[in-house]
Amino acid sequence: MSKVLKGIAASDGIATAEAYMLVEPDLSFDKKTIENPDEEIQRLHSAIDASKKELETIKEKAKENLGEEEAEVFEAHLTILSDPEMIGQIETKINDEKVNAESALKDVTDTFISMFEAMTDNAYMQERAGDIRDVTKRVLSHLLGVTLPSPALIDKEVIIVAHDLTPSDTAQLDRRYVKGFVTDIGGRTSHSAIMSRTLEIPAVVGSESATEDIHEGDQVIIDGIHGEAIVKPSADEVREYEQKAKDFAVQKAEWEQLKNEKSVTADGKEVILAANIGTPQDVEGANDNGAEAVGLFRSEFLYMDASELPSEDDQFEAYKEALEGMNGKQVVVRTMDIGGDKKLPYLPLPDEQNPFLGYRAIRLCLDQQEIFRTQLRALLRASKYGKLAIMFPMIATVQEFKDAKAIFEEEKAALVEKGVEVADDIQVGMMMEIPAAAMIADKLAKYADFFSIGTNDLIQYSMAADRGNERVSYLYQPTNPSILRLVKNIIDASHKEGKWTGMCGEMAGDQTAVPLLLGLGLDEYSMSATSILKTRSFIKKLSTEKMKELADKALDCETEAEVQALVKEYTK
Ligand SMILES: C=C(OP(=O)(O)O)C(=O)O
Ligand SMILES: [Mg+2]
Repeated sequence: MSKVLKGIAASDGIATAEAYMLVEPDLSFDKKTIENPDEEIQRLHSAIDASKKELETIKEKAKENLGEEEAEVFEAHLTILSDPEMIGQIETKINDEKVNAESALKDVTDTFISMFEAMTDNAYMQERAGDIRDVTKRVLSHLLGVTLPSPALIDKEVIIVAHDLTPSDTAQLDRRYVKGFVTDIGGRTSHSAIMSRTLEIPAVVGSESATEDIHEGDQVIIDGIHGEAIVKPSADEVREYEQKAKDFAVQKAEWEQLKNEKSVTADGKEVILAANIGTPQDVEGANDNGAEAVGLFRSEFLYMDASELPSEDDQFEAYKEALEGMNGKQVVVRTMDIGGDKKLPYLPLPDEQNPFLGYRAIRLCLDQQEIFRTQLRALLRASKYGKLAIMFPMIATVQEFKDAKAIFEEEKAALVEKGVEVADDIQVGMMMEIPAAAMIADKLAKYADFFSIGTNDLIQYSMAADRGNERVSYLYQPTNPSILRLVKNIIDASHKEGKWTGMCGEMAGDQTAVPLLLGLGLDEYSMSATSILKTRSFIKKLSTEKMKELADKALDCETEAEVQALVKEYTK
């Protein structure tokens, strides 16, 4: 009998393959007194040798599939396993204290980890602490006779099953083999879900029990359109989903026809459909999917993909590549939005109880200005290669915007003074993702050239409901009248000042929200590239006048359900 797991549809498409469990096995053990230390040391060395062999293979595979840089981390792990100092200490502990290898290994490595982690001003050492933790797990797995998952070794088509996927896990997945994924936790706007759309991998997140209900090697169908994972499907189900996959391919081919067309409503109103990207390589997907602009370049991915703060030159190259790749179409680069769930191993941040409400994004940039200034210089230098716009994330107050803009102007003036060519039409705008800012949009519109509404955060902060927590996902209501009112306030305020408003949160590509956004007068819709053509096809059928009527009524509704019913009625 098959089992159907329901979750959140995170990335369109249907895929069938065997399950690959990206789940950490149980590595717990008991501390034991042993009789024969030599035997125990022998066990330790066998486990270390097996770990080394495994790491060699993983390193080679990672090099082949993911590139030199991704493989470096495994080299670092091998170096740790050859460290005579650490191994010597483990042996001494076994000999002196007559404890089992597991316990000696863990005690010694824990000491090293605490020592390195205490060096809070040394990012390199902090990163080594993470490496030692990983290596310890590997050796322990061999001592305990269990298998650790190694995603870099995947060399056949699989569906990844995980409790959660961090952005860096997702970045390590090889698209040739990873056909889909399903996770226990996460929401449509968690970063793993966003990455799955960029990579065009069908995905279901927040299924709650995938790691319990699915076992290694089970056949799994991922229906990323409806948010379902079918475990051990029957022959009939396999056939049914093969047909659905075919239908989806036909539908996609139809949308493809619109690739080079403008985005125009049935009554002739033009809007911009743009793509969200994370790296310059994503520009190809944006163009392939008919993007008219890049509405959000999440520049922090450049930082997350590196092992140290990316230099001004490295960033310059990345921005230049994106600008050139878009051939004169606008590219809105958001200055780095580190913090919250986006961490950098080499930039230690304080431990906070509420990182999403903490030291992040523009707050960090205004505090650690050298990081911010470096990025701004790189952007300014790249500006002559295309049509650049810049926006600041997480602006809450007028003062923050003024401060950030002043730093931008200082860096611009300094470069011009030095004779560096800089475009003089760079628009400087801001993300609208904090309710406080949305409420004073009229004030901010006097300073910002444009707004881009970050609904992923705006909704979580307005509803006080974590965007990645499936337990409160019922509160995550993009089309709740409260959110629509904030959106209206922002759009109206910008238009009063002759400015424009875009939206780069996932709501911009949500088919139940688009009719409302059209009615509210949103100018630019920035979404995962794979949603663009579908949205263009949809917009062609809608009339702005009618959508205005819809929006007016929706603003006066009591509940999201009422709004949704109205949308259905108006888009029939
Ligand atoms: C686009 C947004 O930014 P991110 O998802 O990167 O937080 C948002 O908050 O809506
Ligand atoms: Mg955000």
